[in-house]
Amino acid sequence: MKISNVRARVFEWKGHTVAPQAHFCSNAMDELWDRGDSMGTFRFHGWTTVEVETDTGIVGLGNVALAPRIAKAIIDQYLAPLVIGQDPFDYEYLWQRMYRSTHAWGRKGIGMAAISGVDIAIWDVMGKALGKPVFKLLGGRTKEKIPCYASKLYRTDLNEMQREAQSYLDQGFKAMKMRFGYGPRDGAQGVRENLNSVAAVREVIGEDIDLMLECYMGWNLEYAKRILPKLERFQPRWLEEPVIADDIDGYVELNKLTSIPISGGEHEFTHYGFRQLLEQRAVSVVQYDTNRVGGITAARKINAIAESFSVPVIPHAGQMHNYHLTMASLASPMSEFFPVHDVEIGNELFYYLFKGDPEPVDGFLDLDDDVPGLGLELNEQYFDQFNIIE
Ligand SMILES: O=C(O)[C@H](O)[C@H](O)[C@@H](O)CO
Ligand SMILES: [Mg+2]
Repeated sequence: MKISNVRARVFEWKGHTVAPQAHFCSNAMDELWDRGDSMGTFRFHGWTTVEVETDTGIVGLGNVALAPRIAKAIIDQYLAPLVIGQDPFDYEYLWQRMYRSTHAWGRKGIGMAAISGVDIAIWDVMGKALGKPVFKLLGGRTKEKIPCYASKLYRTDLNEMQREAQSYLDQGFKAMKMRFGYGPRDGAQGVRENLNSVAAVREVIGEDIDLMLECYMGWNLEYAKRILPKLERFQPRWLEEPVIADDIDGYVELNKLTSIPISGGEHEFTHYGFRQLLEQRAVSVVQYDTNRVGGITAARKINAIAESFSVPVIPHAGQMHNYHLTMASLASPMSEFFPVHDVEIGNELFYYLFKGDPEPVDGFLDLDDDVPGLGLELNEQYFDQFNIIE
């Protein structure tokens, strides 16, 4: 079997989107004076699909959610020529070929995200060729079902957040993640707003539901050191991305500061990046996204490293390319799940682009032992809601 073609397409959403709101989600842009729609650059309203075709008629499906048009250009110009004509089962060699040939500019960021999309498609090819789900190629079923947490609760009116939290309880979720809306530029009043929002959600869900707190790189070390002790009383399961991804020393200091585990990794790349985070005890939860970090080939190596450090892996986003790794690793106790399909931040686009993603039941997801590959197809039903770039 040889790879005969690689087809990268960009899907840009032109359907309804939820209008941005101020203080919706703290983020890395908040430190800058031009407040505006600070989350604007962190909306995923476009996606790149990657179809790896073989000379035996198999088509593997991968995806990239960052900088879609750039990802497509990288795949078309640099990565496709490296894998066409090759045996997809030589996936380690092909990963190294893509990684090393683009090493000058592609070892992190959009270069590695593009490699991830091709790699995910190659694993889909292998599963389909063998008639096995990808997780059976990675270690098999380590869980009867995958526990998942509802991940939304962006900062809105506190009553609205309480209604939303209650709706996740009603759906059977045993864990949920909320977002902060304030950071260093909002002073003591912003600290109070942040504390009030956590208190409001805790009031609804009680003490027996896991609550995770998302900062999305929107704070800095000084602010985080001030507010973390005030958050301990809410006993969050973790506090996520308090500082920018390059402030690894900041992560290390915060991860030791209080009883609150610090999580991160959705903006880190390759097993080399995670070795650094783990050796420095920078994070207590690893949260790579397989469509960014280096695909399944890199993610499985990170799972092994994390397991040796006894640090759990709970990938960013959920979605099928992550679920297979979570199912196949004892180091991965649960998945993230985006419970709402209205296109807001854009994480939800996955549901319009692909079909096959499992729906949670009572806070659990399951994968099918008998569906080969990733179990995803393109959802042509919504193609008219996208501007498609071939
Ligand atoms: O952890 C997450 O789900 C990500 O940080 C979100 O995708 C991001 O949009 C901020 O909520
Ligand atoms: Mg996050």
